[in-house]
Amino acid sequence: MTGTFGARLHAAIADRGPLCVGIDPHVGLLQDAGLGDDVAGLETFALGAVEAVAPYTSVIKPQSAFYERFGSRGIAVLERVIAESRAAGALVLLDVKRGDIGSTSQAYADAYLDPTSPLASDAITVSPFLGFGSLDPVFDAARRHDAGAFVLALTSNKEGPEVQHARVDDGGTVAGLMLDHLRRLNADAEPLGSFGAVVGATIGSTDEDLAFNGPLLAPGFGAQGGTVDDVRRLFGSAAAVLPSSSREVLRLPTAEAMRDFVLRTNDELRA
Ligand SMILES: O=C(O)c1cc(=O)[nH]c(=O)n1[C@@H]1O[C@H](COP(=O)(O)O)[C@@H](O)[C@H]1O
Repeated sequence: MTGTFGARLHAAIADRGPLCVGIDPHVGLLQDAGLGDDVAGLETFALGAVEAVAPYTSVIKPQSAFYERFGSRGIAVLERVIAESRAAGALVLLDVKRGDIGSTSQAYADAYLDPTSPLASDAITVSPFLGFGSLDPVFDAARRHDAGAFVLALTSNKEGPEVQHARVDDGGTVAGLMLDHLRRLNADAEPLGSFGAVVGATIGSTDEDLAFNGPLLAPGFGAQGGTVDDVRRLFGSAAAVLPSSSREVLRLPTAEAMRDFVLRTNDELRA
């Protein structure tokens, strides 16, 4: 696939459907699968899940922490998860939620978005708590390498509103300010911008304007309670929505069950 991340994502959703599958090898999932809480268990579980779902899924989202906890050998597994997901035709959104002063954001951009890096991915998740502009090196690298970034805006966890609903100078919210910045970044992109927002499928309702020309990642779909109806109700006006589910898929007992879940859920989301 060629073109900007937004264009590739647009094509992938049209081809395979919008469901994003998280490859998050929780210790409990390894245990339930009869595997050890060690690198061998991690590798068997994570690569098995990739093999089961990546050929049918538009976006695969490995959460880095589940690999980092095994040190360099866990990161080596993450490298294979990224490579094998892409080889199966999926886009990889590496969930690392990074954010720092600009000069360090540049190093994160080099680590995850430069195609010569061993962890190079199609897109990453970023946290704007140091100010939206501190992420400019990530956005610049994304433009240079046809990659993307998803900025946390209205997260799926119950603690998020303390920060995200706080009021800023113009009377809007922090989340609204992040969405405005993203609207500006994606303004002239066709058919879809490469800079997304994270808006949980669990937030119930929102007064924020979710209509912008970039993708929305909607985690919390499944295990955290978000449903197909929530996605329809919350995101009716959005350009492209990626409901994202990790545990609900990964706890299924067989590769066939995981694959069928992905195909069925994509049908429901498209209906
Ligand atoms: O950026 C994310 O992916 C994310 C943002 C958010 O607001 N909430 C959220 O749950 N996530 C991630 O989405 C995944 C949710 O996993 P499940 O609850 O098992 O589907 C985890 O990898 C979380 O770290």
